[in-house]
Amino acid sequence: MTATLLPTSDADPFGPEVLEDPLPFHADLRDAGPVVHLSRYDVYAMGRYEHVHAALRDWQGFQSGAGVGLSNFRTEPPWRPPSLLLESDPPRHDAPRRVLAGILAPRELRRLRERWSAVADELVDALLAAGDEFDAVPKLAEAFPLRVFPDAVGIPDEGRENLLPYGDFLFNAFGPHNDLVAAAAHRAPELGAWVNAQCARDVLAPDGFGARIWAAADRGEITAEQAPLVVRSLLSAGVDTTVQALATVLHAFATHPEHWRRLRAEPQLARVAFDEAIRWGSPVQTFFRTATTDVRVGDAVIPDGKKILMFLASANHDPRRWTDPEAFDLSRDPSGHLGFGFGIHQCVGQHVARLEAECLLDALARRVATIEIAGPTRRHHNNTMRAWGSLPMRVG
Ligand code: HEM
Ligand SMILES: O=C(O)c1ccc(-n2ccnc2)cc1
Repeated sequence: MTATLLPTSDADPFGPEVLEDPLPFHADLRDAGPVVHLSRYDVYAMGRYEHVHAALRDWQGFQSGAGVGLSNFRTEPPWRPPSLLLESDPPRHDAPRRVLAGILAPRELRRLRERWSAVADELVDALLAAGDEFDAVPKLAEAFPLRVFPDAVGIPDEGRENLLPYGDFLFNAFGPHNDLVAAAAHRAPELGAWVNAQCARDVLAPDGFGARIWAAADRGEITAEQAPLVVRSLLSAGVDTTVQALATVLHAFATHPEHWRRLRAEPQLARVAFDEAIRWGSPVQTFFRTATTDVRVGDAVIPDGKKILMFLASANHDPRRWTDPEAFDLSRDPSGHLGFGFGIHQCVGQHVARLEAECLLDALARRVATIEIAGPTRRHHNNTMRAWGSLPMRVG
C-alpha cells in the first residue's frame, strides 16, 4: 500500500478571516481527509465527526496533560498552574472530576432553579420596561450568567467585572500568541491574581459551589492544595462559555421566527433547542490534544508529541453525521453533538449551562411573542470561542 502523503495546508484557523466565518475552512478541512497538517503551527487538524469523536474517546492516545491549547507543556512552561480537570490525564484527573461532577450534578442544581428563574423573570421584566429594542449580548447573554453564577460559586461582589476579561484571555491563550493574546497579555497577571484570590476558603460563601469543593477536601476526596484549583476551574469555565452559549441560542431564535413561535407553544422544547444551538453554533470551537505515541488516524500517522487540533464545530456540521447540518432545526435530535466534548473530559458544567438557558428562554418566551435582529450584528473574535460582540434585538 503506498503511503499517502498527509494533506497539508498553510491556512491560519486563528486568523481574522477564519474567526469571522469558520464554515468554509471547516468544509475544506473535512473534504481534505481525516487529518490535515497545518504547516503554519506544525499541528494536525481533524474536522470530521468520526475522527474527532474517536480522539476525544481515546484519552490515552490523545492526552490532555500536555495542555489543551497550542502550547506543549512537555517543552513550554504553562502560563498558569495547569487545570486539574481540563489539563490533566487519569489518575490525576479522576478525583477532582468526581468531586466537581457531584457538586454540579442535575439533582444538586434543582435547589437553584427557583432562584435562577426568578432572577431571569426580574431581568427580562426590567429590560422590557425600558423598551423593545436592546443589545442582547450585554443585556441578556452577559447580564444573566453574571447575576446567577458568581453567587452560586459564592465569591464576593467585589471585582466580578474581572470574570469576563479573565475568561476571554484564557480562551485566547489556548491559541497561538497572536494579536488577540498580545492585546490582553498586560492584564493577565492582575486578572489571574484576582481569580486565584477568590478560590481561598475564607472568601467563599458557606453554601456555594466553592465551599462544597473545600468540604470535599475536608472529607479527603481531594487535597487542600487541590481545592483552590478546582474552584479556579469553575471561575475559568463558568461565565464566558455560558454567555456565548446564551448569545448563540438567542441569535438562533431571532433568525428563525417559526422556531420561536414553536417554543412559545411548547416550552419544554427549550432544553433540546439549547443543545441544537450548541451543535449549530458551537461556542467552544476547538481544543487540542497531544499524541502520546505515533498515533495512526485513517492511513496517516501523527508523530508522538505532536499537537492535534480537534475542530468540534466542524464535527458538529459534518454531513457524514448530520442531515442538513447548517440548519438550526428544532425537530432534530442533537444528542451526540460534540459541543460539550465527549468522553472523560466531557463538560462537567453542561447542566449549569442548560439550567441557565432554560430559565432565561422561559422568562423571555412567556413575555414576548416575537424576537428579531434589529440592526448590524458584530462578532467578537477569540481563538477558541465563537462569540457575539453585539446582537441588536427587537421584541414584540
Ligand atoms: C454552554 C457552555 C459550555 C460549553 C459549550 C462548554 C464546552 C466544554 C467542552 C467542549 C469541554 C471539553 C474540553 C476538552 O475535552 O478538553 C468542556 C469541559 C469542561 N467544562 Fe465546559 N462548557 C460550557 C460551560 C461550562 C460551565 C458553565 C462550566 C462550569 C460551571 C464548565 C466547566 C467545565 C470543566 C471544569 C471542564 C473540564 C472537564 C474535565 O476535564 O473533566 N463548562 N466544556
Ligand atoms: O480548569 C479550567 O481552568 C477550565 C476548565 C474548563 C474550561 N472550559 C472550557 C469549556 N468549558 C469549560 C475552561 C477552563
